[in-house]
Amino acid sequence: MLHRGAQPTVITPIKLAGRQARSGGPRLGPKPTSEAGRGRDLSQICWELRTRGKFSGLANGAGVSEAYVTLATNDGYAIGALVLGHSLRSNNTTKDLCVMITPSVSVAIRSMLEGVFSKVVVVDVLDSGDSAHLSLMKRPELGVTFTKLHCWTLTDYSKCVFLDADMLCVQNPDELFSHSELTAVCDIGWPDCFNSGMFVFTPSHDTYTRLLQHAETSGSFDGGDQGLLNTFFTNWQRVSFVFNMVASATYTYLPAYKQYGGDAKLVHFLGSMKPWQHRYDRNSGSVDIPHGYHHLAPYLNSWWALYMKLVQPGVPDMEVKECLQTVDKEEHIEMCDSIPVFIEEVKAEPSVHIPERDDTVESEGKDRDASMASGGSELTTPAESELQEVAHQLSDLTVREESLEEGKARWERGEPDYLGRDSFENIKAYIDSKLENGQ
Ligand SMILES: O=c1ccn([C@@H]2O[C@H](COP(=O)(O)OP(=O)(O)O[C@H]3O[C@H](CO)[C@@H](O)[C@H](O)[C@H]3O)[C@@H](O)[C@H]2O)c(=O)[nH]1
Ligand SMILES: [Mn+2]
Repeated sequence: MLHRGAQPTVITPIKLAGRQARSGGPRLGPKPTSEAGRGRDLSQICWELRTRGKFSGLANGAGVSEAYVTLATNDGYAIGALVLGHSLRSNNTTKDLCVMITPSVSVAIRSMLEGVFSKVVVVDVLDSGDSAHLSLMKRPELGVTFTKLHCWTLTDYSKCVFLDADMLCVQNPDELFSHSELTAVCDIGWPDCFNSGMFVFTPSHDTYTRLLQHAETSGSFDGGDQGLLNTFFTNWQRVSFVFNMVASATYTYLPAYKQYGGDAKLVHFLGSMKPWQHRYDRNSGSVDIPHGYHHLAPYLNSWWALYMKLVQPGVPDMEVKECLQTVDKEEHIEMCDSIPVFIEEVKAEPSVHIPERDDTVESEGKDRDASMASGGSELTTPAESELQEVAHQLSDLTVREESLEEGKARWERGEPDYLGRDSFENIKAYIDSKLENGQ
């Protein structure tokens, strides 16, 4: 990625999905490879994407636009971003969703990202003329770090919350936007530092430039963005751990998890093993939890449940599936040995809430026209219909009364209901009750 020489690669928009192209509106050109494309800056491109995108914060009439921003430099992290985006929408966020990607993300996955995110912005740190490139030449190890820093150039937004692509939203975290730059959560390794998986920031070209200068002069003490950002934003403000709950921490301090874990809003799969790298058994609907990862089981299962319902159906049969591991029942799956008992004493409540979609936002797009032209309902676009269908399936899962015996038998048949009675909330409630009883 860092060895393309002096190619005039710039931050470029991706081609919009066919729906927008068919709508008759002006089309964005292809990725600029000539001089013509070099003059366009990111804010201009974002403006174009916003005014033509499917979702738009401005369309809500707020006058200002706030967004969650994430980053993916390959298909694995892009799958993470898709699940994150769905989990935010499922929890009824009122904010825009923006994802920054690099050209190495496959075209098929880009198109899926367009279905979930208001803006898909292609960034390339190899821009031959800008300061990021100059700094990179001196400090090539900061490549991905610089890609993350591009979020400060999203100046169409008045305020943003950056989220790592390896995070999952389990409750609405929109209150984060009442905080100012830089707000974050303590790192679990060195709590004087903040963890850079989630931070509230204000896009600004000036801040971006100063960050690059800081990177060049001071570098990053850990080689990544966290080490850089912590020495730049020394007066950061702390918010609760529930806004960046590192999943592994639940294991190290179980009583605190018992006390506060139910308030978690954003779960972070920090570390080398990401959710999409775990093995998943399609038949049993459970994740193969490796030794040492059992405490992550409820979150991994929630992540995979969301992935299987809302993302996997759209993933094409292509190389991207290599970054996901699914297995058939015949293969040996080592289950978390304590999970099957959770089927007892659980309440039926979904862990994933499919929102009523905001018609005001949707009406900005031309999807409605396409839907009506094809005989669809006046009030639903194809995407909305799809979501409503999923919502129905989910509600079917949860309204059905099931006896304890039936639930147990279903589990033993290898058919856990991770979106219903075997959901994360219910599993956690079970853990809580056991802890309360001192078991
Ligand atoms: O090849 C990569 C690597 C990272 N990312 C993006 O950068 C984020 C950070 O990387 P990640 O693998 O999630 O790092 P963590 O395991 O979370 O480790 C910590 O250390 C990183 C480097 O300082 C910080 O970026 C993280 O926020 C911090 O939690 C990811 O979520 C992605 O959004 C990519 O797109 N491609
Ligand atoms: Mn992370």
